[in-house]
Amino acid sequence: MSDPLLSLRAVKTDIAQYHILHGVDLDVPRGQVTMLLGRNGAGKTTTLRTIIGLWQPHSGDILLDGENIARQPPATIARKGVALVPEDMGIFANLTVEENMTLAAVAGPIDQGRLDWIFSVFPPLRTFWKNPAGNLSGGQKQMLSTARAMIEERRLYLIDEPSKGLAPAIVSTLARALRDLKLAGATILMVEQNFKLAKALGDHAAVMDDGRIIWSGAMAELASDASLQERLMGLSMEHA
Ligand SMILES: Nc1ncnc2c1ncn2[C@@H]1O[C@H](COP(=O)(O)OP(=O)(O)OP(=O)(O)O)[C@@H](O)[C@H]1O
Repeated sequence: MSDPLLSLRAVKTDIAQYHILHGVDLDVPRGQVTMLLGRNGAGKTTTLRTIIGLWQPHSGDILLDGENIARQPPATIARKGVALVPEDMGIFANLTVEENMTLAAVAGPIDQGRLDWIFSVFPPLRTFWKNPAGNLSGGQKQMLSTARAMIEERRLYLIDEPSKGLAPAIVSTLARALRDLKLAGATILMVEQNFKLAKALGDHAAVMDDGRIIWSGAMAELASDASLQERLMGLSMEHA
């Protein structure tokens, strides 16, 4: 792969006494969407958290545009333009939607053009702008969490299972927003168990098992090969 934005080289992460990542090698090409797939417990969330510094790898390199960011604190990595949409959404329930968005805009005041774009893809955020985020529905909270990452142009978006537990109509709304982000040229590394969404958005796929990348290649290649899916993930994308 030519000149990836992000490269992980032999990244090993322990959580307490447990070895979770056993040497992750992963390239994330710039301006494209890479799907991180794999069985439950394979280490996908741990990989995203390690990239942004919430877990410190005990060895290996994480190169962002050639700079080694491994073992830097999360705030430093975030300031370099890496945003995480966490699995548990990570919004401030007692703050309004507006306050949540204002805090997410770390480079300065919110850009009105960007906010208008966000309102067009996530209309409930305009409706509930002055309301506490804790009062939003589950789907609206996911919209807010995603919008907090989108409020500024980031170098890299890390998105952890955005469709988890959401109704199909909300998943479609999220899919449209993420497609917009992709069309704007964003570099995205995304964990997603909803294979329809993964197939629709992904350019590349990397499959994890037991703390390692066991396959990487074009999403279209994985999506068209049921026996490969079965071998790598123990299930087929058509029937998941
Ligand atoms: N805080 C923690 N303490 C101990 N073990 C943990 C912790 N967080 C994750 N693990 C373990 O690390 C392994 C990888 O978890 P991780 O959440 O990265 O997997 P995943 O591929 O994202 O799975 P899922 O799809 O279930 O979220 C699992 O065995 C999990 O039990």
